[in-house]
Amino acid sequence: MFKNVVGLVTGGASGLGRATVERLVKEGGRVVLCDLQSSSGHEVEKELGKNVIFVPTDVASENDVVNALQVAKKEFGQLNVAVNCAGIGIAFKTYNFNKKTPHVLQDFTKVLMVNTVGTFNVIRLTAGLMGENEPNQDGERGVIINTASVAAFDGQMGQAAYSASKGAIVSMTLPIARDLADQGIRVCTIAPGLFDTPLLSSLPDKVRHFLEKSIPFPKRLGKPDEFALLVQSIIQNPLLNGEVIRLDGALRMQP
Ligand SMILES: NC(=O)C1=CN([C@@H]2O[C@H](COP(=O)(O)OP(=O)(O)OC[C@H]3O[C@@H](n4cnc5c(N)ncnc54)[C@H](O)[C@@H]3O)[C@@H](O)[C@H]2O)C=CC1
Ligand SMILES: C[C@]12CCC(=O)C=C1CC[C@@H]1[C@@H]2[C@@H](O)C[C@@]2(C)[C@H]1CC[C@]2(O)C(=O)C=O
Repeated sequence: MFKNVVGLVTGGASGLGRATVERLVKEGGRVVLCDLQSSSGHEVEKELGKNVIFVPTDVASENDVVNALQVAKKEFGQLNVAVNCAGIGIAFKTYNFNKKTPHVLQDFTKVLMVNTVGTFNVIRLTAGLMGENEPNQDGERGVIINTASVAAFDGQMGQAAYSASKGAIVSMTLPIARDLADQGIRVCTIAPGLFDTPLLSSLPDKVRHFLEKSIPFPKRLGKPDEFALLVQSIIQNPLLNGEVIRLDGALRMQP
């Protein structure tokens, strides 16, 4: 299915990103896996074989992303798909009235730096390399897929930074799709609900059951491969562009 597809997946060493790398490779694609040096990138690379190259990358660094793109070009000859999964979260209220302390400003900017600036950094640099591709019969040169969150729409208490960072990804999807349309590069964003990744699997069973019960249907955490399956569908469907798709079993987060 993805025999001639070369993908770049950020946050590819864990959770939703890792599932995406696995699916692209299973379908015949080759992948540059971008994640932090401290991640499990080397282990994943070893496990998945020669069609995956791990390139230690901080998504917020111009040099790191340029380097990852050079590896894609040198080793695989091109880049057709970029999937932005790298992300971090924190939980602090805007003002802690017990401790009489405001949200630390650097914590807020750090989350925006990784989630929003990092995503945009990858998009802007990737677009240049994709623009070099020969267009297919539909005039398409590439597909870029971002990861927001349902917290972009119904952010909970303590999620000002996280929701702002993901809301920005939602908001920039359409203008970037418009910016890149003339080159035949599509841009979509997935807004996941609650997925069974290391973040949630470390929660006590009681909390996980509570979270599962809050989802209308199916009443369970999403499987990372269900995220990867939507990535695959977006790549395959040439009409999907400029769209944000919630993947959440109809979940609406409570305050
Ligand atoms: N798991 C869930 O329920 C949901 C996750 N999301 C979003 O999906 C994305 C993936 O989440 P998970 O797989 O659950 O998380 P995860 O923590 O399992 O994976 C995130 C990966 O991003 C990497 N990363 C962090 N900062 C980075 C940086 N500066 N540069 C490069 N890589 C960096 C981490 O090393 C890690 O491998 C995140 O953007 C998250 O906000 C959104 C909604 C729900
Ligand atoms: C904060 C939550 C929900 C309450 C709880 O007991 C434990 C949690 C830790 C993981 C959080 C939970 C929820 O806010 C949704 C997110 C933020 C989750 C981590 C990823 C998450 O599913 C997401 O990004 C949703 O948009």
